Amino acid sequence: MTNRVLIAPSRYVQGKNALTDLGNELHRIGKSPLLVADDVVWGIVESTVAESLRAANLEVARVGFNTYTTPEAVDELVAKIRDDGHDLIVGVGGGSTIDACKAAGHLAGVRWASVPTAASTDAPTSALSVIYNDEGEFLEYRFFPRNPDLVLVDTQLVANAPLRFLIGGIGDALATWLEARATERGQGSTMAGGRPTQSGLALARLSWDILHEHALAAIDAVRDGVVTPSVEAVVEANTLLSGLGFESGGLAAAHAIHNGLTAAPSTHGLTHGEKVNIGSTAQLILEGAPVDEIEDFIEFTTRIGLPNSLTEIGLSVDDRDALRAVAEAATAEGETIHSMPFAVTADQVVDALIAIEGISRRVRAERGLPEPAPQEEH
Ligand SMILES: NC(=O)c1ccc[n+]([C@@H]2O[C@H](COP(=O)([O-])OP(=O)(O)OC[C@H]3O[C@@H](n4cnc5c(N)ncnc54)[C@H](O)[C@@H]3O)[C@@H](O)[C@H]2O)c1
Ligand SMILES: [Zn+2]
Repeated sequence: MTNRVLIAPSRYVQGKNALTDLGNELHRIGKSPLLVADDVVWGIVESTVAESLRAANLEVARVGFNTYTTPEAVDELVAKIRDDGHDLIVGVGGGSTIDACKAAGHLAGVRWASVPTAASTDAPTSALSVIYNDEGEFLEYRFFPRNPDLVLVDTQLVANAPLRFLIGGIGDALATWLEARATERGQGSTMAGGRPTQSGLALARLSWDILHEHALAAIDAVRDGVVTPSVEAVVEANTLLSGLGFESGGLAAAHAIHNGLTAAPSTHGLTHGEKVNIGSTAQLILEGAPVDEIEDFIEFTTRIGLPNSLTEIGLSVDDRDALRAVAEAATAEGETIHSMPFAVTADQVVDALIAIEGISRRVRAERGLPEPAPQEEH
């Protein structure tokens, strides 16, 4: 029988204004950090980061970052680390920047740290990166022997970030329990390279429970840019619990369908977590989950502001060719959909994707929620 495996970052730090501690925290793991942040993020964090690093006697060296985590973007960072002699790379921003830094740190043989400035994904904690081409289509997962040495999240930054990022992170984190549960029911292994551990499953479940209790209240708070206990709970669920839960609990259909959706140009304006939520809704249908559970999931995610219909991702039930392309990509060899407790074909995925439209429309009508509308690009 395959071993059960749990992996985790070495140190997780979360709190309001935690960014002021970044210098001290980095000083524990490196002497010459390379910070990677795009211009938007750097504009927000530069003064705090610079002051904190200088107080810890660390130099402030920063490079920018563009849209996607491509092989070329990773290689450029590796060259920068080598040319300038850095011993640590620090991804400051969203999941794309952080993934590029993990991949570059691994290739360059230095340590890496994650400083998420939005609670938009569980990328900061994991020991893997998701690599895309220039068009934003999924290429591959890259796995590393270690998780980040440090994950530092400033909850005030998260509360100041556009609300859509927190909502995306909630979508990413809700999938965690659904996929871990499916992996445990089947024979699949996790991204950590073993069977799910009880701890991985429990953390995935805790993330789900926290979100059902606190997500709506956290959204209210972040709309006004304030940090409350609900915001703290949701940031931890989105970032740490979801990260540990997916890596050591298992990914299944939801993320495979997300990866398939990246092949559909109409979804490119959506966040990671929004696409994942389409995958979660389709997974529930695919696995024949109890109807109550499916309907409650649709109601809850609609209230959160996550898409759960084709209309919201720019597709319709008549887009058979596009849906087939998504389903073919989602069921490619090696995809996590094969961790489901039964064999899944592309036909089944097409049917599940078509089915989400009708059920989403009916549940919304029955429960007094607005009908699905195409989401605005961002
Ligand atoms: N490796 C993993 O385990 C893992 C897990 C989940 C997702 N991912 C990856 O993460 C990526 C998606 O990450 P994402 O959803 O964070 O998006 P992103 O990183 O692609 O984009 C984030 C955007 O938000 C902006 N931003 C960040 N913080 C901000 C702030 N405080 N205020 C204003 N703007 C801010 C950035 O400038 C950037 O434009 C995908 O590539 C996905 O595959 C990886
Ligand atoms: Zn994800």
